[in-house]
Amino acid sequence: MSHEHHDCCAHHAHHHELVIDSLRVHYRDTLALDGVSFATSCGNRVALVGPNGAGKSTLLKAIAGLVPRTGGSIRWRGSAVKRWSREFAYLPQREEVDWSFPITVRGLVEMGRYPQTGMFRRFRDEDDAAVDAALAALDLLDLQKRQIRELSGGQQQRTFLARALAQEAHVLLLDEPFTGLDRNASRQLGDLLAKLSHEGRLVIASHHDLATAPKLFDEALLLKTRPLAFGAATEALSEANIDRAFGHISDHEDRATQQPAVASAL
Ligand SMILES: Nc1ncnc2c1ncn2[C@@H]1O[C@H](COP(=O)(O)OP(=O)(O)OP(=O)(O)O)[C@@H](O)[C@H]1O
Repeated sequence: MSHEHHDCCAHHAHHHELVIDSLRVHYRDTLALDGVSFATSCGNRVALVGPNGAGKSTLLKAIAGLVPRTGGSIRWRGSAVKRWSREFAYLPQREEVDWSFPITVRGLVEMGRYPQTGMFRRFRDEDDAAVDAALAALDLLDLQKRQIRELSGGQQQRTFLARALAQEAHVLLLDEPFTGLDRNASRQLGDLLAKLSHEGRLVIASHHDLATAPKLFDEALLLKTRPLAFGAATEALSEANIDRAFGHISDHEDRATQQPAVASAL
């Protein structure tokens, strides 16, 4: 199994590895996603952009196999994605995590090995080595004994990314990873996502800040229940497309003071 990790992407550069076709997701009577189709490959960073309730989190969870589809298909490297698999790591929004849960940084990163070891099997040397490598990659070795409630926001994000690395996930599904980070932590996370994608992982993240999206991501999917645009981030996030997603600003309001990114963050 582990050889796949090193194979990932390099030999498949000309194929789209993640192919989403006509995806539809309902929550009881709410249509959260409809007709979502796009395809992308490892080595890319894809931003999911759209107003509140557009379905960004739902799309991340659907790709991770955490919410059921009501239509369409998700294929990863030629096979249908039906339920959660080790190759996908989903990082929840920070407010969805119970940070008071008593677990150390190392303990959380070790959870990334459970799919391999089973919860009750002893860790082998290779599991410890994978955890050490993930902690080192995210500069968390000095913090490994710390409780997760004692971390800053940026350190919390890094701990979850380390868990994804320990899991040997190929696809990182991140729910608003930049929210709440200061400038330095944002820059550090931006560099890290660039590095992870250059190593051949596929990064897909919901992102609220329209100003930084083209710099932090290669591609963007503009979403409002249905896909409005998909492609290179600068093109998908053109002003005309943004207007379609976030709604036109009334003539009576001062355009210059209306920032869609700000409005959607409120
Ligand atoms: N567990 C749920 N049960 C019922 N409806 C839900 C559930 N989760 C999300 N929804 C609804 O599905 C739609 C899409 O929600 P989703 O959280 O995916 O949007 P989002 O783009 O991530 O929004 P935000 O920017 O506010 O985080 C919304 O109408 C939301 O109210």
